[in-house]
Amino acid sequence: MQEISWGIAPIGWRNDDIPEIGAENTLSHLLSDIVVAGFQGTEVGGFFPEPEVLNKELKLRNLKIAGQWFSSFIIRDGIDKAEQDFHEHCKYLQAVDGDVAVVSEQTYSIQGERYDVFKEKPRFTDEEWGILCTGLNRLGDIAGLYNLKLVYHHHMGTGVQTLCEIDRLMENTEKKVQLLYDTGHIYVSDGDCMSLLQKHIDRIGHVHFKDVRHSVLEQCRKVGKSFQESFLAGMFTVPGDGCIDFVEAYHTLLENHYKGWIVVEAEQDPSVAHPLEYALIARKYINERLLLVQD
Ligand SMILES: O=C1C[C@@H](O)[C@H](O)[C@@H](O)C1=O
Ligand SMILES: [Co+2]
Repeated sequence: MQEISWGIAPIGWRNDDIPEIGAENTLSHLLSDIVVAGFQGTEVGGFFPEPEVLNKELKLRNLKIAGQWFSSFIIRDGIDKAEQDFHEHCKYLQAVDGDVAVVSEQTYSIQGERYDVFKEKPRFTDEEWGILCTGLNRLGDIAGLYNLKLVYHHHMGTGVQTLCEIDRLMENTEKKVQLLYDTGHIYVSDGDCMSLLQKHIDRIGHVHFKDVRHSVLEQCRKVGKSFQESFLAGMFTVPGDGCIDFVEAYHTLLENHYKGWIVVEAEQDPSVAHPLEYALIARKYINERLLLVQD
């Protein structure tokens, strides 16, 4: 793998958490838009087909799969059940030649619920933290069997959201549990995305570049919107269109010899934010501000 591969997630076209939005966007449409926008790959969306069909569509466009989201319920269902489900997940990822298994613990998550995501996030007990970290170490071993990296996705509205919670997760898991650094989630949670990057740079195995519209964030916080209401209101956008300084984050990754994917990921309502238009905005920003490519 080259040092850094650039991808864009299907979430701007279709959203697994709200399947009705963007339902008209087919796999061919999405993949062809990704080629037009000049990205090298994507992540697996919930509507993606079986490996043989997907592999053919990817090959025709010279695209690659970076990884796929896995909702773990280690605390709710126990480690053995999570292991069984994770094996299936890894088999699929291996069959589509993916690199990372993106894990997010969804026990008590409110990311799909109508609660105020700014005030009502869950918190794990000490006992639950112990179960979660033990379970993640076990899933890390399983990922290794399939030649995959397990990367943990900190997420708004979950028990692993703030920098303090991420610190605890990193301290109590082994190196086989790496971290997915999502700029948008940590910015919305803590108002800063550099502290996490600097603190855990050695454990970062995957990156989501998600930008935030600060004024929309503040409005959503003020009225106590849920996670879904917030992104439908336009809280997230592509890099270069919001308030995050990706130059600083990108240089920190380079200075620390980060190798792997950087995936642009901006959930918006595709009927409001044209997915290809926003993919092109992201690519232009990456070329001009991060890669310093001249037209
Ligand atoms: O990586 C992600 C996957 C989505 O399912 C999630 O809700 C989104 O916010 C995200 O960052
Ligand atoms: Co993400």
